[in-house]
Amino acid sequence: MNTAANSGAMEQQQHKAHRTRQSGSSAKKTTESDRSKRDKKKPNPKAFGFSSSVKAKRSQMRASEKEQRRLHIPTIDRSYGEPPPYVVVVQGPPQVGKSLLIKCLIKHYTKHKVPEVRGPITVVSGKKRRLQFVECPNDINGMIDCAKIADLALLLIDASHGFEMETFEFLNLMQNHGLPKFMGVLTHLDKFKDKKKLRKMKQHLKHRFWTETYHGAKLFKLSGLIHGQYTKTDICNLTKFISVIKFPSLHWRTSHPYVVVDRFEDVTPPERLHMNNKCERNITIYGYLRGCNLKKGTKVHIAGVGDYSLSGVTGLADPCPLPSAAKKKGLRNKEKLFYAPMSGLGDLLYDKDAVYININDHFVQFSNMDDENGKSNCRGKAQDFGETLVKSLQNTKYSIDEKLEKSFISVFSQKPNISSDATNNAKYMDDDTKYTHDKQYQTEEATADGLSEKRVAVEMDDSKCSDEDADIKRGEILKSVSDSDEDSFVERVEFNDGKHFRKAIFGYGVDSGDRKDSYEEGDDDDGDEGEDDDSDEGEDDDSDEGEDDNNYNVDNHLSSGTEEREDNDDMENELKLTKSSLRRCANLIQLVYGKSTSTSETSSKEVQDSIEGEESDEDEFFKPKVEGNKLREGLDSGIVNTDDCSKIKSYGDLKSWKQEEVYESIRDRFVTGDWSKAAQRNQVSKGKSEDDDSDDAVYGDYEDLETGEKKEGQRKDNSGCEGIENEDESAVEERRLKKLSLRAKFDVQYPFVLTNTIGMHHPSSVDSFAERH
Ligand SMILES: Nc1nc2c(ncn2[C@@H]2O[C@H](COP(=O)(O)OP(=O)(O)OP(=O)(O)O)[C@@H](O)[C@H]2O)c(=O)[nH]1
Repeated sequence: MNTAANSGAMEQQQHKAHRTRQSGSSAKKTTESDRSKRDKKKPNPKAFGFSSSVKAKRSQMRASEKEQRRLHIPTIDRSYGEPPPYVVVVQGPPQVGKSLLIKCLIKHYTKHKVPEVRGPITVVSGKKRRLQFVECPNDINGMIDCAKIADLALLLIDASHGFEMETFEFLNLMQNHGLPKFMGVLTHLDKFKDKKKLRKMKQHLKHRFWTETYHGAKLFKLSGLIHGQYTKTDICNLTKFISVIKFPSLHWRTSHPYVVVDRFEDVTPPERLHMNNKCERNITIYGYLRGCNLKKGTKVHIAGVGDYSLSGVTGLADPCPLPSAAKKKGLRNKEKLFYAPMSGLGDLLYDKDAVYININDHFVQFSNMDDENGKSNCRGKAQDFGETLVKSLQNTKYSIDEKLEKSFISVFSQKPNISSDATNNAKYMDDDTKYTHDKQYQTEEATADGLSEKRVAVEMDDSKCSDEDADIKRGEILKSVSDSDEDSFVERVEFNDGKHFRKAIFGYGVDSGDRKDSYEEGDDDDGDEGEDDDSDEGEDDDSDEGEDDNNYNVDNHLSSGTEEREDNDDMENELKLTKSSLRRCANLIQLVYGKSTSTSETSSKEVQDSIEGEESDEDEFFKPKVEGNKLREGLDSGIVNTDDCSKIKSYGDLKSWKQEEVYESIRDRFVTGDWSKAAQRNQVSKGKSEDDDSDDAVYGDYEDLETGEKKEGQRKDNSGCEGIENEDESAVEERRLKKLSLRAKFDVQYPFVLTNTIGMHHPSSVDSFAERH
């Protein structure tokens, strides 16, 4: 019974109907009944009527405005296929964070880190959108180029500095090129510690930006850095803003073809380059073609290079294609492509004429083995040549640049200290270049020679000059200078590797502590100066020491220069000057003729010895010797022909060749002259210069060689110059004729010998030679 009753109740029960769909595809599926219901339901006619005339006018105006806004000139869409990537230019003043923002955006889109931002970087940012990021250079030409190609410009503004000129310049340039879309991005907001100040600054910057652009222009804020990167939330929000921007097509751009080059290669045949390094090159440039079509032979302008004609255009496969039109939402990881050939991203790096393949370090690392281990591992096998090379590279401590910096050029294969000494001395002697700053020179001379007053003055001037020059050079980056006094504290802001260095500098660029130390060192050194004078040649040219010495010498003489000047008298200075000049002569001989020139070495030694002796003795004794003997010793040692010796000659002793007498005196010494007269004149002059022993010695030897047996007799004759002058003319004539006959006879026998002899010997010697035969 019960069951029957129950079944009857269930039959009567009515199920509640499903709610009708208001949206979605099923909502569109309307049934017949629904449609009839809707038709019956008529809108309330009073609901949309005008209650007031003002309201009616306003609504009409709005409607017409909307209609007007929709209307635009129809544009011809010449593009076909996939649209090229949109160019996003990141622009801003230096150090604002352009590279960092691009890196963070790339990281967000592709999950890859870009080591360095170079050239355009293309990424797939959505199903139907690709973006090409370009960092705008900070020069006007770069800004113009970027303003021409930008579809979107991110104007980075350093909030801690406020607006800078670059932003306004770029805005202006963009206005002149059709004003693409742009967005302001504030960075360095984390530098504001006070929240109130931060808010005020944001407001101020926003309104300033609006004044410059238009009311309501977007100004994005990057709150700060975490682990040296912009926060993920900031970057994510920024990418959302970028993704919704609609890029209007600018008329000029759509009607002109243009390519943003993301890679180029020099494809000039190597033989042509080998033949002529400056030949016309063939360059292949790669990039997405925008605007309209480009064909062969079109004249193109390459920004910053010039106008050229295209020799060919080829369509290539897209290096960064859009994802396939799958129905899936968002991008798969595989589809998150990027293309950055110039940034060295990925495993390939395209250079001008080469492609580099990056291989991770751990694949190519050679273990640095000890020699013993290496031997044991080799097990008799000869080491591969390439492997040895790589290992030798591993062992190098310093790079070539560093080595070059430390090295110095030695022209001759002599001891390094000799060459350096010579160069230093040469520098010292050259009056015109006496202000040349030479650390080695200062070191050696300061430690060994003792500082003469003249030299001290030179060094002081030198140091001052160099520091002042350096300051002038750094003028552009000198930000705050408290006082111009020497002792005042100077703050200098330096930019190095993109970082600010605030240096505290005292006086002439030397720390006060250093200076204090230097005084002490300087005193010690002064004490040593007199004790070992010879140590200069033995000591090494340690560059570090040189620098220290340089500093303390300068400072020392800045502080106690007057005292030293009192101590050193003029005599001592002259002696030291002479000493250095003579040593210079000796060293030059060593340089030119090598060690084999024993005479020069001995002479230089003698000179040094003599000077050391001189220093120990009283001053007066050496004063005349400096003037007189200096030259003579140079002559004796055979170094009169060296260039620098001419500088120490006393020019007063030289004959004036403008005087007729003087040049008449040598007229007969030439081939065209009368040699017999010259011989006589020579003898006369020899007789006159008899009183000078050294000259006599030189010419005496010469005569001995030529005259042979007549040496003594001639000497006797020569000793009395009057004897020759008073000689009977007939006897002379007779002798001359005799000589001529002898010469003619000799000519017949040995013509070639005589000509050679004429070239080699003095006329008088020819006569005597003829006599002998
Ligand atoms: N505190 C702070 N530092 C930032 C911010 N943005 C960038 N930096 C730092 O500023 C420095 C310069 O950043 P870059 O990305 O090299 O700047 P840039 O504009 O590319 O520099 P240039 O290419 O030389 O013009 C880096 O050390 C960044 O870490 C920021 O919002 N806050």
